[in-house]
Amino acid sequence: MTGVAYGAAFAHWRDGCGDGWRAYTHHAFVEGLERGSLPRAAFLHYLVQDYLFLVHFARAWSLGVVKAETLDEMKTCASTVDALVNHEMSLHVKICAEAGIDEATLFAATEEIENVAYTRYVMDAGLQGDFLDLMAALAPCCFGYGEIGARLDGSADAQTPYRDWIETYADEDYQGVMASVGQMIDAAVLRRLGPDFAKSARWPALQDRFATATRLEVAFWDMGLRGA
Ligand SMILES: Cc1ncc(CO)c(N)n1
Repeated sequence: MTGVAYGAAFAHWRDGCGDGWRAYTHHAFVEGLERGSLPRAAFLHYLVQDYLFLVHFARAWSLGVVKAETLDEMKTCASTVDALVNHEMSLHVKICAEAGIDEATLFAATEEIENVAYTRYVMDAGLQGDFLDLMAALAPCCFGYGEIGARLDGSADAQTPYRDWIETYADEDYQGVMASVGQMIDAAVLRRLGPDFAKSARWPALQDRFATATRLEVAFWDMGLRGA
């Protein structure tokens, strides 16, 4: 566990995942980024898939605007869509361009099944359920990369070629968006479930959504390691 705090709901969900959270945030792929030992081909394979992931992830955050009940929820969801499509994806476009992969090729790439499973699971959580179901499924992506970025910023090998990736997530812009997402989710949980939210009848189902999305993150790293 790191010192990054993204709110009370997240802390409950993370601790309710048991070893699953560590399997995600300390995955061999993450260690490869940290030490610089990750093969470039595996990184690029992951990055192309992650570009496609972010396209669908932005769609899911846009569904948050649709399912929101307050203007504050709408604002946070809209800012997150902006951060994804106008900022985070620039990293993918830049690194892939340097490797000779242009953006049209990225957009048209074939999705790996782990990518399809994850992104459509999140979208379905939001379509079938309400705003909280959607947030529980979106939370591991946001806060996991936030934790990884913050940790690796201090621990990564000075020689790692993945410094630009690490900095994207350690950056105060990304961390700032994640802090506001954490506050918004806490307020959304309080509004719908009350202060004893973790004892509410709905909590186990939300915990299950978070745990499933966390397992899908592990599968996404596995897919990256497997390579093209
Ligand atoms: C698979 C995955 N999870 C989370 C993030 C963070 O946005 C990302 N870029 N990719």
